[in-house]
Amino acid sequence: MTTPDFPKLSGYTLTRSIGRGNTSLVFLGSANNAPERPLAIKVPLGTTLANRTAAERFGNEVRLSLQLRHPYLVRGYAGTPFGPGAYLAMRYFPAGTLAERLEETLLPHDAALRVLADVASGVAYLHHQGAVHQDIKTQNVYLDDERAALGDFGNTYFVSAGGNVSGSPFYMAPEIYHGEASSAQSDVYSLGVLAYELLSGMRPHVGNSYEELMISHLTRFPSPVTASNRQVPRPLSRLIELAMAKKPQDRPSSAALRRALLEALGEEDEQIELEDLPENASAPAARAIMGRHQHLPTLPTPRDLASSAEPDNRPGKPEPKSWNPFKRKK
Ligand SMILES: Nc1ncnc2c1ncn2[C@@H]1O[C@H](COP(=O)(O)OP(=O)(O)OP(=O)(O)O)[C@@H](O)[C@H]1O
Repeated sequence: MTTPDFPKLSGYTLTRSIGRGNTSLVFLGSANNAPERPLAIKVPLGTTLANRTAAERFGNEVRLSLQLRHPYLVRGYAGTPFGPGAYLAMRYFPAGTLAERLEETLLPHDAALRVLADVASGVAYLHHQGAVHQDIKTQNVYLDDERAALGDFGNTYFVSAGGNVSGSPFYMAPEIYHGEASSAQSDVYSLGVLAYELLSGMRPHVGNSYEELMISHLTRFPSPVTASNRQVPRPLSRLIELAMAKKPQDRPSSAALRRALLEALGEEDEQIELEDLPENASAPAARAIMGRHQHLPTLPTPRDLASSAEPDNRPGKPEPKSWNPFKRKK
């Protein structure tokens, strides 16, 4: 039974509150016709719906969460982007966010590399689709069994369609502070900051105000990650340094960062060919090599949740034999 204080959402039961952001409330719940599958259900605040920009951002998150298919991007299962019944039902991450985890303890070295490789993998997939995330930070990385997925696509846009520039001051690239357009390379900068933070245990740029942070990002060069963590291989340390280059054109690609992180983990770079690209993706090529995804033609309903024969493709779970939407590149 739905608790009286909780929002009424037809087709779902909300069991408890698991989070509150600036624009939404998040509940643990399930679809009534698939009660065994826990879901994180995000419902916008009234103030979000009343504000056009905030409402559009929520709608953007719903649409992209349902559209993007990658094991290291938070997956949306069903939702309504706009209006009083707006919501997003998505994969539930019992371990919460990376930010919450870091409040308790630092990640051991290999766990940090694993989380970074997963996030870089999700970002490289986004970039290959022609999208820019714009808000890579510990608060938007979700954890499950030491694997990670990047979420919160409210500010994500496809380069072909354009979008408003945004970001979070600790992770924001110099060009954004300058008021210039964001790009995949500004995501790479944020990824570099995240990598530095996880591997060294320190933020590369700190400050007590927006201005102090801006000055640091624009003028200071943090010491290499290897200075505080000798376990980090030099080539990776150098790449992280380059990812935080002041000029976007001096930064490596997200795919190069992903490769270096996998190499540091002693793992082979899995070259996977994608056969179906999401409908609205402005992908530059018909084939990608970034990860697994599945085509999703329309917004699913709670009914679809119950009837869907979709496999559990959570990271670390073995793939069912009957489902193999990708081929390995020879
Ligand atoms: N899929 C999920 N699984 C588990 N917990 C989640 C999930 N999504 C969100 N949460 C929890 O809910 C909190 C609020 O979510 P989130 O930060 O996305 O809210 P928001 O209002 O959309 O964000 P913002 O403050 O950027 O507007 C998160 O910090 C996290 O603790």
